[in-house]
Amino acid sequence: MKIGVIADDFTGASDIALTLAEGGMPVSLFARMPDKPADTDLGAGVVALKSRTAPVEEAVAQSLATCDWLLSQGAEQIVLKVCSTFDSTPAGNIGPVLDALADHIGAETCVVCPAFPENGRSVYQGHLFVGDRLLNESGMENHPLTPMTDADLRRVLAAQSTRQVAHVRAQVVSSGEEAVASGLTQSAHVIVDAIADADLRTIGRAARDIRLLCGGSGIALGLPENFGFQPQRPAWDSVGGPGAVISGSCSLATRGQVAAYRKVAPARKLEAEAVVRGDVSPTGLADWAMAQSSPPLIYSSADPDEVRAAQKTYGRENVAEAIETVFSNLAAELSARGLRRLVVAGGETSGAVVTGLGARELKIGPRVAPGVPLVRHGEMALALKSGNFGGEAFFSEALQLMESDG
Ligand SMILES: Nc1ncnc2c1ncn2[C@@H]1O[C@H](COP(=O)(O)OP(=O)(O)O)[C@@H](O)[C@H]1O
Ligand SMILES: O=C(O)[C@@H](O)C(=O)COP(=O)(O)O
Repeated sequence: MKIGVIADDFTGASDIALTLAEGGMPVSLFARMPDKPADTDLGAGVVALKSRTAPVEEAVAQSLATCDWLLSQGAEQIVLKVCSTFDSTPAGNIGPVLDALADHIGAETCVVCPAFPENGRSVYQGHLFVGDRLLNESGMENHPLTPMTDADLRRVLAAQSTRQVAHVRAQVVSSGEEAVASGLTQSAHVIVDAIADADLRTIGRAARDIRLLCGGSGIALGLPENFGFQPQRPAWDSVGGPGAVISGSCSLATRGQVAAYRKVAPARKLEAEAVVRGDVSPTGLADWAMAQSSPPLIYSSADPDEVRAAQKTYGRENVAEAIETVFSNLAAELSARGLRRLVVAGGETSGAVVTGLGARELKIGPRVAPGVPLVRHGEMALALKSGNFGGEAFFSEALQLMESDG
């Protein structure tokens, strides 16, 4: 293995695994820390953690253990995959995890760039933009767990880190890889501007000898080439058979996808109240789903008022846990009944579903949308979608692509 990735959530892991696979690297996505050696022909190994909002000490411990395993498999470069909106709080977890990784592997310089231009995330003058809005005016300032109220990444990271934070400007990046490389000689976490994929490729080339990087999936765009890999479309063998869609994301994009899919397929909505009370049976839901003549949708996605009301009555954690448990058990029931195609919306929801399926190692297929690949778990095809990603017809597109030959 040449590149080892520690991803702080599940959909984020599949996002960067897609970038590396499209860069021509054989990639495996590990749903948990493997307890055995990886295939020797692997170019990159991506380990999905659930550390984005975990207590700091837990996030650091999990990340260091993962780093050790990746190094033991031969990884020459370690990437900490975080959200392209830099989701974190003043307590962490990006800064503390990055500091600990840098100390652990003796990395003086760490490149930090969450830009993902294809999905509208760019870094300019050290500030993170979502489309034409600064991060703190993009809606992320209202995120329930990691509200992002400052777009200046230098300040955000400095508040979380004990290391020096430096900056390489867009003007330097556009001068080319040698100019960038000369900015990467300081002992610091270095925020690097990037507004286009070409910038990320320049940064990737400049970071050839840097052992620790941190970013969204865009940070990996230029890395496979350093190891002699050439871009290619990931292979896919068609998967037909029964399908379903599970959606636990309440993001605006997902709610649009739910509304569009409801018009063309059978759908059942799970009310948070019924789930918390234990009135929803995964077995009954699985029986209903398998009896449909086209892939049905089962969702808890709701608008912010509905979510707030349920959280107020039952507590945020209780509602989330109850819904995730139902989806996890539902996935297991569907798999036992021979489901072959499954689309999941939401990062936490995807983590719960993959746990329910007992998946350990997933192979990466072609993209359904920027940041979302098809993935293969045994005989089953999956698409694990970050809440914010994908167009309105994403669910239908994913199910169709699964049946094609890639
Ligand atoms: N109707 C609802 N009310 C309250 N919480 C919900 C509801 N539906 C889903 N949730 C919870 O909201 C969270 C959504 O997070 P996630 O799946 O990561 O989506 P996203 O990728 O959009 O952040 C999950 O923990 C899920 O269980
Ligand atoms: O980098 C990104 O934006 C995604 O890969 C990601 O991490 C999204 O997280 P969720 O929206 O919580 O799925």
